[in-house]
Amino acid sequence: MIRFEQVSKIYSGGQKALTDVSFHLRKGEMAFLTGHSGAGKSTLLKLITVIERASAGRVWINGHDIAGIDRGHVPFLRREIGMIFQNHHLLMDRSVFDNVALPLVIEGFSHGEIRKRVAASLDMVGLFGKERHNPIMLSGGEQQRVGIARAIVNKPALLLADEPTGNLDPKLSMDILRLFETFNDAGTSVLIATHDLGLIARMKYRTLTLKQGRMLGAQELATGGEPN
Ligand SMILES: Nc1ncnc2c1ncn2[C@@H]1O[C@H](COP(=O)(O)OP(=O)(O)OP(=O)(O)O)[C@@H](O)[C@H]1O
Repeated sequence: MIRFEQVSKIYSGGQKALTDVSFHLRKGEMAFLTGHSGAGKSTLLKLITVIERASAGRVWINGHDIAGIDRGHVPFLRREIGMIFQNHHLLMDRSVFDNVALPLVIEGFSHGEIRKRVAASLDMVGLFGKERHNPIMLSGGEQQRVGIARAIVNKPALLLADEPTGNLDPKLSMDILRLFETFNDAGTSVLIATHDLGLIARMKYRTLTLKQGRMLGAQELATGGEPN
């Protein structure tokens, strides 16, 4: 689902963020991405979503080689990816329904389909019945769930989360992780960037660790076959 081969990223100011990073997240796998502040976690996620581009090396997402992907194809790639942020980037003056519906509105889905899919997503994250609320009326944990519902509403093959539990207490953090597990059980690949080593220790998933832009430990590289 995600394959990096000797990927480096140097920002235009000369800041080295990633050096020779290679790893493979298989289809249907869930894993953590960890490392100290500045280790390169957000940069790695930005390369996957083509917010930034690699300076060297190759990146495949769901079988697409995205090294030279042109601008016109980026929105198609992003449809396959659900992105969850620490501060969830919700529109506070719009309803929960409008926030979750946004990706479908952009894609031009019919009203009927939007209603159906938003209801299903809110149900999955335990927010059924809160469509008409504004996010400001919800708790931090509920707001994070709205962000998750928005990320899954167009049924992406891959979920990326950047510090999704950063503002939540341990109980709520665990609830959010369990939610990711249910999506993973349904076949979605999940990569979660987090500082929260306590949370990682309580789960059984593979951990990819970045240190000063380099990937530590067992790096899994392709030994033949089609990248997926
Ligand atoms: N747009 C940018 N321009 C220049 N340098 C950048 C940019 N974004 C990140 N960096 C640098 O790249 C390195 C990696 O940053 P990145 O944000 O990927 O780390 P991180 O592991 O996500 O950190 P944190 O956990 O604090 O969010 C840092 O040295 C950072 O200062």
